[in-house]
Amino acid sequence: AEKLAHVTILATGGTIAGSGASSTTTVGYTAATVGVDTLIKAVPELSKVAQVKGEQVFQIASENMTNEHWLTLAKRVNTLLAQPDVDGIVITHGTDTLEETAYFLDLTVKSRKPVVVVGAMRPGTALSADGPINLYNAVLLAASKEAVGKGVLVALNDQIHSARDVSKTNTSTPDSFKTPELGLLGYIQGSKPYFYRASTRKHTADTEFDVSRLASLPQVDIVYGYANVGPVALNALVAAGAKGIIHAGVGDGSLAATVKTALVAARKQGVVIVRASRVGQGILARNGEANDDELDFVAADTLSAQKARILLMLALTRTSDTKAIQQMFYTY
Ligand SMILES: NC(=O)C[C@H](N)C(=O)O
Repeated sequence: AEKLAHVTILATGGTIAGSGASSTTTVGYTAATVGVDTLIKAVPELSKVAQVKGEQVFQIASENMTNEHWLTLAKRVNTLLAQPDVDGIVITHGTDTLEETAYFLDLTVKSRKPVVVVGAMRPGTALSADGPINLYNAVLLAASKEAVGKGVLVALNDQIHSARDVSKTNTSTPDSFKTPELGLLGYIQGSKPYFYRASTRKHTADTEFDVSRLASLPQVDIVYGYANVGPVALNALVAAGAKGIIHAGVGDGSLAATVKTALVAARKQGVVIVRASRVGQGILARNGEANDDELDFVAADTLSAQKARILLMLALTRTSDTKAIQQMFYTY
C-alpha cells in the first residue's frame, strides 16, 4: 500500500470550531470554541487519507483576524513546509475573512506543497454541519499530488477554488464560496480531487514577497464608493497614517468629484492609491474611469478591494514606485 502523506492541520477558530445552543442553531452560535484535537477526533475517516497532526495556532472568529495573525501564520506554514516530514497543510478558519487569509498565504508561502484553507458555514452542533466533510475533503486535497504547485486552495462544499479569485458570496448558506466568473478549479468527489483549470497568476514559491523578517505590515485601508459619498472617511484614514488606500469605487472604479480631489491630495502626500470596484466581477481598467497615468494611481485589475489591500500591503514592503506596483497587480 502507498504510504500516507503527512498533513498538519493548523486551527485558527471560526464556525468550523463553533457550537450552538441546539441542533437547529445556525445563527447566533459561538465561533471558535472547539479545539483542534476535537475537530480531528470528530472525523475518524481522516486517518484513511493522511497521517494527521493538529496545532492550535489561534482560537478566534475570523472577523478578528489581523495583519499580525497573518504574519504569524505565514511564518508557521513556511517553517512546517520546509520540513521533509510535512507534505501538506490544512488551515481551519472562519469564513468571514477566509478568502483574505488564503490570498495572503498565496503570496507569502514559499513552497509548492499543498496548502488548503477550509471553514464551515454551520457550527459543529448543527443538523447537517458542513465542517466534518469540508475538513475531510481539505485533508485529502492537501495529501494529494494533484494539489502540488496549484497555489493556496480554498475547499468547501466539495469544490476547489483558487485563493486569488474566490469570495464568500452568501451570508449563511453552505454553498457560499464561489468564483463566479473566472471559475472554480475543480471538485472533490468520492475521496478524489479533480482539477480542470489552474490560475495563470504568480503564487507561492514564485512570488517576490518575503515575510520571514517582518513584524508588521504597512497600514492600508479601504474606502467605499456610493451615491452622496464625501471625502470624510478617506481624509480620516489618511490623517491616521495610511500608507495606501484602496478605493472600492462604484462601477468601473469611478471617482466622485470630492473624493477624487481628496485622493489626489493624499497621493501628493505619498499615499499610494489603488482604484478597485465594489461591483465584484470584471477588470478595473487602467486609465478607464480615471486617468491613472496622470493621477499616478494604480488599477486593481480583477482583485476585490479586500484582496487589493493585501497585495498593496505586500507591494509596499518592496517598493513605493507606482509603476512597479501596477505591474504587481497584473502579475499576482
Ligand atoms: N462561518 C464563519 O466561520 C463565520 C464566523 N463569523 C467567522 O468568520 O469566524
